[in-house]
Amino acid sequence: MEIVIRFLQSIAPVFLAHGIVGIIAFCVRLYMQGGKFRKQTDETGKVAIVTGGNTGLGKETVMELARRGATVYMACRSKEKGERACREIVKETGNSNVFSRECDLSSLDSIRKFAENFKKEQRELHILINNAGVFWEPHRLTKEGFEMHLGVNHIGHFLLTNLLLDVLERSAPSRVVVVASRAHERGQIKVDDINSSEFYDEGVAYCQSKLANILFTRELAKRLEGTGVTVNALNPGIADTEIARNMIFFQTKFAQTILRPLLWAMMKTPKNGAQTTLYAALDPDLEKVSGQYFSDCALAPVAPAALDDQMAQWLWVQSEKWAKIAL
Ligand SMILES: NC(=O)C1=CN([C@@H]2O[C@H](COP(=O)(O)OP(=O)(O)OC[C@H]3O[C@@H](n4cnc5c(N)ncnc54)[C@H](OP(=O)(O)O)[C@@H]3O)[C@@H](O)[C@H]2O)C=CC1
Ligand SMILES: CC1=C(/C=C/C(C)=C/C=C/C(C)=C/C=O)C(C)(C)CCC1
Repeated sequence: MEIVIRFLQSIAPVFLAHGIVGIIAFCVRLYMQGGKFRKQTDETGKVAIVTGGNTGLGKETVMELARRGATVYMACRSKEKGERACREIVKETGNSNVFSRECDLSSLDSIRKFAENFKKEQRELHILINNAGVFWEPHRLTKEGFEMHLGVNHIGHFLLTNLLLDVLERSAPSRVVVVASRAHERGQIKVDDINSSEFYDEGVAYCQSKLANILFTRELAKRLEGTGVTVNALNPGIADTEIARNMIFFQTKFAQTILRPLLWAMMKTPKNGAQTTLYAALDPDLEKVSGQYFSDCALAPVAPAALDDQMAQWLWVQSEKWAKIAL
């Protein structure tokens, strides 16, 4: 008996230390989960599109829209991945009005085809969520030769949104939601080397594309004044999704077995990462709010570069040319 007591006494401090670390990690994680969109809304009769809806933040967004009764189109680059996620969402929510359609944002033709087919299927669109995104891509070009971050995160969504504006206006009040990032704060629009062909850095290219997301949001909001269509951008916070898949370091054993558990407490779950998107898309108090930026389900300031109206206009005019939008 004495031996048992001595043994327990010797391991007690280890357990205590682990317990304390565990409790601290748990509290940090709870704190890091950020703002939640708690309002109950009924979205029956509403039609939504979510780009990149097959995984990560997009999938959680589709799941919640479906739970609330909306008809949701997932615009996915992979037919197989899209259909698999769609079946899972239909099964989990019991909402059979969730559809997956092919849309590769790195191909202008694919985007045009998606928009054309969508318009054949639906007359209305109340919520467009520009969520899909690439991060830390090696230097690769889209089908039309744009640097991948700029091409997918900005130009692809620019074309998609413009092609759907007539339906959005017809369905007003309606909303466009742009999933941007705090990374925009480090962004710069390289007017003389927009495709980073002279100098390439994965992080710089991503930050440029996220700044473009916010400039696009603010310019579009101006252009849509009085139409009943609003457009807002947001920062989802750091969430544990597939976003870092291209980082070679992320795939190492060290990152997965040591860093990942260590940083676990600092990251949002995908479900919590989707809360600000849902807030921007659904909160009834935001019906007339446009051209803004949210973080943790609240208004947030943008970096000075994102307030440059001249740059926003320049980017818009160039994007029309890049996306081959007939004026
Ligand atoms: N997670 C985070 O910490 C943060 C995320 N964000 C932003 O949130 C958004 C969602 O990212 P997250 O869910 O984390 O990342 P994931 O990598 O988990 O999901 C990204 C989605 O975008 C899709 N996608 C990528 N390229 C294309 C393309 N060419 N055409 C169509 N769809 C495409 C992916 O499709 P597929 O599965 O086929 O590759 C996937 O569905 C992004 O815009 C990202 O920049 C911003 C800040 C932080
Ligand atoms: C690299 C890496 C991780 C993930 C990092 C992520 C998810 C970064 C996303 C950043 C984004 C997208 C910022 C701005 O938009 C883990 C999982 C902690 C494990 C250790 C290595």
